[in-house]
Amino acid sequence: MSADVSPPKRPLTSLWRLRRYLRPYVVAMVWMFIAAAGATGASIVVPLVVQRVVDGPVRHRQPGGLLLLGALALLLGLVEALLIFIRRWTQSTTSLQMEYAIRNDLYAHLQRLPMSFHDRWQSGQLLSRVTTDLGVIRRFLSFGLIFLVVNLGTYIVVVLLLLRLYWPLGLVVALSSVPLFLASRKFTRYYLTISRLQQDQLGDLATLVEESAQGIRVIKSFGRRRHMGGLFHAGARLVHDTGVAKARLLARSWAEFDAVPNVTLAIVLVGGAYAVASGGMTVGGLVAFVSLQLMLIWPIDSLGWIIANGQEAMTAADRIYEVFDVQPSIVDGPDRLVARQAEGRLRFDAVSFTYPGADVPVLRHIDLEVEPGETLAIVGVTGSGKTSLVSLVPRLYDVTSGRITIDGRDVRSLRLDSLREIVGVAFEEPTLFSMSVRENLTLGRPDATDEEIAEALSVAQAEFVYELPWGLDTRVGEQGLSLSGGQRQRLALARAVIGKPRVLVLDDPLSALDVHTEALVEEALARVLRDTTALIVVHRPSTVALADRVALLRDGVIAAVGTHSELMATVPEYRAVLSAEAETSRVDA
Ligand SMILES: Nc1ncnc2c1ncn2[C@@H]1O[C@H](COP(=O)(O)OP(=O)(O)OP(=O)(O)O)[C@@H](O)[C@H]1O
Repeated sequence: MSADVSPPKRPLTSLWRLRRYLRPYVVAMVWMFIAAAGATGASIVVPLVVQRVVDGPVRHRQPGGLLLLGALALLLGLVEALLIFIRRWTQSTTSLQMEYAIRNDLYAHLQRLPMSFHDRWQSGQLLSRVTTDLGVIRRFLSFGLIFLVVNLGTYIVVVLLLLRLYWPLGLVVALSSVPLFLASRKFTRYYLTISRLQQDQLGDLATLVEESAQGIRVIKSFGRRRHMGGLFHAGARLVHDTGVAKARLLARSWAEFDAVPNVTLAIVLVGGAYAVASGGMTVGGLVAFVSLQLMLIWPIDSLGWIIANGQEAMTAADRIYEVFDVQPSIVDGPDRLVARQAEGRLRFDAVSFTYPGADVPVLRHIDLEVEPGETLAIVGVTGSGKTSLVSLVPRLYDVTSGRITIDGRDVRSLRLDSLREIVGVAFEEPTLFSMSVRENLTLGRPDATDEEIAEALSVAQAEFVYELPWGLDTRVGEQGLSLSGGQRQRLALARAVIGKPRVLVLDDPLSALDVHTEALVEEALARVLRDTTALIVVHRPSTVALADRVALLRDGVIAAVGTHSELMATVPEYRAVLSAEAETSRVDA
C-alpha cells in the first residue's frame, strides 16, 4: 500500500467508531467537560462583574463597593485556575490511556493478520499508523474534542448574553457566524484531502527509511548511496510540498477566521459608542459587551486549528480502521491435537495454491504423503514453488483448493497454537529478534528446558552461543551482537528443532553453512529426523542424503517422487537440477 491521493471515504464514521475506547473513561470525560465548562463559565462572569463595578462604585464614586466585587473577581479567577488544572490533569491521563489501548489492539491485530496482508502492505505504512496516526488521535481526544465542545458552548452562551445586553449589536455578532460557517466549510473540504495525502506520504517515507536501514550493506556495496539519497530526497520533497500547501491553506483560513471577529469588533465599538451616547446602553454595559466579545476571539481563532486537528484525527482514524477492518483470514479451527500424541502423518491431498491477488496458481494438484518419521526432500529449479509448498503446512497461507492433513485432520480444523506446537519451522532467511539468544531460541516453546535447548543447539551445531559474552543471555539481532549468516541459520535451525516437533518444515536450512559445518549439522540432524516427519527444501545434493524420498517439483506440479537413487537413475531432469545446484554451491563455497 502506498500513498493514495483520494480523500478518505468515511472519516467521520471511523472517528466515531473509536468511541468504544472512550467508554471506560466516560466518567472522567464528564468531569473533564464539567471542569472545562466551569472554567469558561467563571471567565464569562468576570466581564459581568466589571459591568457592575463600572456602573456601580466607579460611576457613583463609592470605593467601598469595590472590595466585594474585587473579591468576587479574585475568587472567580482562582476557581477558573483550579478547574483548568483538573481538566488538564484528567485529559492527559485518559487520552494517553486510550492511545495505549488502541496501540496494543492494533499491534495484536497486525500479528493476527495473515502473510498475504503483510505481503501487500509496506511496513512503513504500518509503522506510521501505529505511531504518528495514534498520536494525532490522542491530541484530538485530549484537546481538539474538548475545545470543540467548550468553544461552541462559549460561543452560544456569549452570543446569548450579548443579545441580552444590547440586542441590535448582539445580532451583528450573531450574524458574523455566517461568514465563519462558509469559511470553515471551504477549509474542511480541502484540508481533509491534503492531510490524508501527507499522512500517506509520511508512511511511504518511513518505508524508505526502514528499507534503506535494513539494506544498508547492499546500498553501500553497490555504491547506491546517491541513488537512495535521491529517492529519499524526492519522497521528503513531496512531504515538504504537501506540508507547505497545508500550512498555506491553514494560514489563509486563519486569516479569514481572524478577520471576522475583528471587523465585528470595529462595528460594535462604533455602534456601542453611539448607543451609549443616545442612552441605549450604559458605559458599564458597553465595557461588558466588548469584554465578552473579546472572549469570542480565541474560540473563533482556534476554529481553524480545531477543524484541522479534528480532520487529521478523522484521517488517522480512517487509516487505522483500514487495518482494523482487514479480517484475519487464517484463524483457529475448532480442534486441538495434542502434540505428544500426534503421529505426524502429513498428507497433501489435491492441493492447489494461488497467491492472494495473483492470477496464476503456483501449485497445482499436489498429492504427497509423508509417513510418520519419514523425511521427504523437495527439489526443483528456482521459482518452481518449493517455498510456497512448505509454507502451507504451518498455514502461513491457506490452500486454495484441496487440503493438507496431519494424522488425517485438516490443518484448517486445528487451533493455530496446537498446529504450531506440532510443526517446527526454519526458513532460509533466519530472522533473529533483538532479544537474548535464549528468547530467540524459545520463541515457539517458551517452556523449553535447558536440556532441550542444549540438545537443539547440538543438533544445529550452534554451541558457539555458549562462547558469546553472556552465553545464552547475550542479546542478538538488530540491536545486539551481530552474528554471521551461518551462525544465524544454525540458531534458526535450533529454534525449529527445539522440543522435537512431530513435523519439521525446513526451507533450505543449511544454505549458509560451509561444507564442514554442513556435514556436522547433517549428521546430528539425521538423528532427530529419525523420529520426526520432515519436509525439507533442498538445493545441495549432500543434503538430499538426509531424505528417505525426494519429490521433484516442476512449475508447481510434482513431476516425480522416489528415492534419491531411483530418481538419479530414471529422471534426467532431477540429475540436471541437482548438478546445476551442486555447481552453484561449489561456486558459492
Ligand atoms: N508472496 C508472494 N506473492 C505472490 N507471488 C509469490 C509470492 N511468493 C512467491 N511468489 C511466486 O511464486 C512462485 C514460486 O515461488 P517460490 O518462492 O515458492 O519458489 P521456490 O521454488 O521456493 O524458489 P527458490 O528456490 O528461488 O526459493 C514464483 O513465481 C514467485 O514469483
